[in-house]
Amino acid sequence: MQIKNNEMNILVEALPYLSAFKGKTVVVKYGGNAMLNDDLKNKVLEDIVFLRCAGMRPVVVHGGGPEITAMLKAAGKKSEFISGLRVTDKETVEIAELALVGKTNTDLVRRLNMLGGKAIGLNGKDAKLIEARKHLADVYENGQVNLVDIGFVGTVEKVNTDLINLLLENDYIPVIAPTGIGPDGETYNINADSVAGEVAGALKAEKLLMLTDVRGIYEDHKDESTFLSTLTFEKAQELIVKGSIDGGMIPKVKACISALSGGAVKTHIIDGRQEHSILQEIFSDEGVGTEVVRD
Ligand SMILES: Nc1ncnc2c1ncn2[C@@H]1O[C@H](COP(=O)(O)OP(=O)(O)O)[C@@H](O)[C@H]1O
Ligand SMILES: CC(=O)N[C@@H](CCC(=O)OP(=O)(O)O)C(=O)O
Repeated sequence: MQIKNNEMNILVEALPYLSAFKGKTVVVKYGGNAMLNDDLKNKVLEDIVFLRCAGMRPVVVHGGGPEITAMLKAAGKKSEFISGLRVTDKETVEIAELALVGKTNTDLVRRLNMLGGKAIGLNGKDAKLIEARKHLADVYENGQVNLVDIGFVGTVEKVNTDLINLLLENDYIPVIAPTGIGPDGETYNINADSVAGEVAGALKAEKLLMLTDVRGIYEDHKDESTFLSTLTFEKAQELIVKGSIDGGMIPKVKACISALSGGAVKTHIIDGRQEHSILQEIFSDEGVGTEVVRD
């Protein structure tokens, strides 16, 4: 392959961004519906390998909700969600771990390595990477909030960043499955968006990029003309209470808020269905998607 003369400009135009982002940590949350198509999957992973080759420090946190649902179905189990979180009994947490760690994580690692990256798979139990405790779901009823036990679902207590930093310093791409280890060694199933937010905050990442299956946040998500290129904490809270941001978008917005509160510099919700959206976000002044910013 040869880069044509008229394409050289693109490389030169990227120069200021390459130099600004060299050595910077970029956490990419990849999952859900943006991960279902194989061709698109490779495009997303190419972008991640590109970042590493350009001297950035990408870290991948992945989901795999649809994969867990499919494996549960094959085992004759129904999936039930409360406040966007999977109700996770003992058998479900075992199947979720098989899907996330055994299937999705190894598949992403294999693909990244075939594309020239040095990817290494991790989950919350590796060197106690993600210490977790039981999470109780918030359920709103008649204006009151009730806390509901949904089984082996965890909240991140602590991210042990030493292992991640050790790998980044040695040019590896850490690929993290969203499981956690409890104080008694129990396994927790954790929402991947929350893990990404906590990891980005703990690493003080330059950017958290949350890939999803829409352009970004809409003030009214039935009306594309209400797309928001920036969203403050205050506005996010208002839209969540009003119900304009709902379902799977809530943990994404909350992850951005927790990342910024933890020390991450910038957070963006971008369209994972659009080819090379990661590169477009990093290598342009305008960016793509919705940036979540402090008030
Ligand atoms: N205000 C909003 N703006 C955009 N999307 C929203 C909004 N509120 C809810 N959504 C929904 O959130 C979905 C993304 O969440 P989810 O399906 O869990 O993501 P993923 O599968 O990418 O992890 C979108 O497809 C959209 O239907
Ligand atoms: C507690 C909880 O709900 N955990 C999620 C973990 C996977 C996930 O978050 O995957 P996506 O990013 O693909 O949605 C689940 O069981 O589906």
